[in-house]
Amino acid sequence: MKAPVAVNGYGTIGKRVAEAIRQMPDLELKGIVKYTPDYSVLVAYRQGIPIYVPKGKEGVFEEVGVKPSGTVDELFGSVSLVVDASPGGKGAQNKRVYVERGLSALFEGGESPDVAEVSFSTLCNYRQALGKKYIRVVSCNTTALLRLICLLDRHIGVRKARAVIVRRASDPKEDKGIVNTVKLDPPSIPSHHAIDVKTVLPDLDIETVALIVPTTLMHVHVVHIQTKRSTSIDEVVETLSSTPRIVVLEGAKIGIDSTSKIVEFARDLGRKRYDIYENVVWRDMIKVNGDELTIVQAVHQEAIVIPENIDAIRAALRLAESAEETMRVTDKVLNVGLQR
Ligand SMILES: NC(=O)C1=CN([C@@H]2O[C@H](COP(=O)(O)OP(=O)(O)OC[C@H]3O[C@@H](n4cnc5c(N)ncnc54)[C@H](O)[C@@H]3O)[C@@H](O)[C@H]2O)C=CC1
Ligand SMILES: O=C(OP(=O)(O)O)[C@H](O)COP(=O)(O)O
Repeated sequence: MKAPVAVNGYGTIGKRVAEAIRQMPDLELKGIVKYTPDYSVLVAYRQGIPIYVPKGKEGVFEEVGVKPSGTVDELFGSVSLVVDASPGGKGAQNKRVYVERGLSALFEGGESPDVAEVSFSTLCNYRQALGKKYIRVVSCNTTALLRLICLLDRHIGVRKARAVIVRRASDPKEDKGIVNTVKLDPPSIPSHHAIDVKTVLPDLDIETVALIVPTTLMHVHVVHIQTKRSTSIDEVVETLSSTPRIVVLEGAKIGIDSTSKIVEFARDLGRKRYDIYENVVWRDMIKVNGDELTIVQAVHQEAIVIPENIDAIRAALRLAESAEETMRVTDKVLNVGLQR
């Protein structure tokens, strides 16, 4: 039997998580919650996704041609877990309902860490999340940093990490953002990313600085790591390539030297919405000097946390006992790492 799951908050992250759930052999998307009828609910309805709305709001949806499958109460009565992908801070408010109903819930990176029992990264602490009722999947930049750091730590050893995070200003669908400036985010050190990494790796020595630039496509990280022993570029590439969640691109050889070209590459490969689930590391931008390692990676903010959301559902519901077990399924179904 498939595990019944709902998605509450159908925006950038929620719609992608919902689509991924629908593809998984062990999960069933019972429905999504919508509060107001907009273009995204019309598309979801046409795709056959069951739409649940607050009691009394059915008529507003019917006016735009969407027949709800039932009320939010009915949906929550039929699932084991809710993925809460509402805007940052709203998940904590929604949690009251999940607690009252005894439902497990996933929260996203915009929530404060204390909303959940554990902050989650598949490659770092999958087992810690096993059977937990409330799990927070850390944000996009933190997910990418943690994948890199935990993998390098397991194979080579990480003494400390420093990162400059060049953040996209807004998502492509948004009509807001900066136009002609580079903004300190925040104007102090560390940015919230180091603090967030420490919710998963409390003992790590890490500092981060973040800047916002006028782009919507991807974030870019310049990461300096001191390893516990001397390493080499070949060993670093081999380590990073051991997971499909990180792709090492021979950028210079194939002419990919910008986020716009990565996006075009993903579009040419037929990735839906150009979603890039992987950390994209430039092979030519890896530099090693004894125990000093520099890596530059690009992060597609809209997509990178989707595999981790699926893994976190499996951890909460104990559908897979190890990171390897869940990743085998998630990565194959979502084609993470461009296996096919
Ligand atoms: N957009 C991004 O690049 C990433 C976002 N996140 C995190 O994911 C979460 C969701 O962010 P986005 O998908 O970008 O937001 P979004 O604004 O695109 O989508 C949020 C959706 O929730 C709905 N909503 C509003 N109030 C609600 C409530 N009280 N209960 C349920 N739904 C409600 C909105 O109508 C909207 O459809 C946040 O915690 C964010 O920090 C994490 C990684 C990347
Ligand atoms: O999780 C994200 O960024 P973060 O890792 O910098 O917190 C997403 O890109 C959301 O960022 P936003 O808070 O600018 O919408």
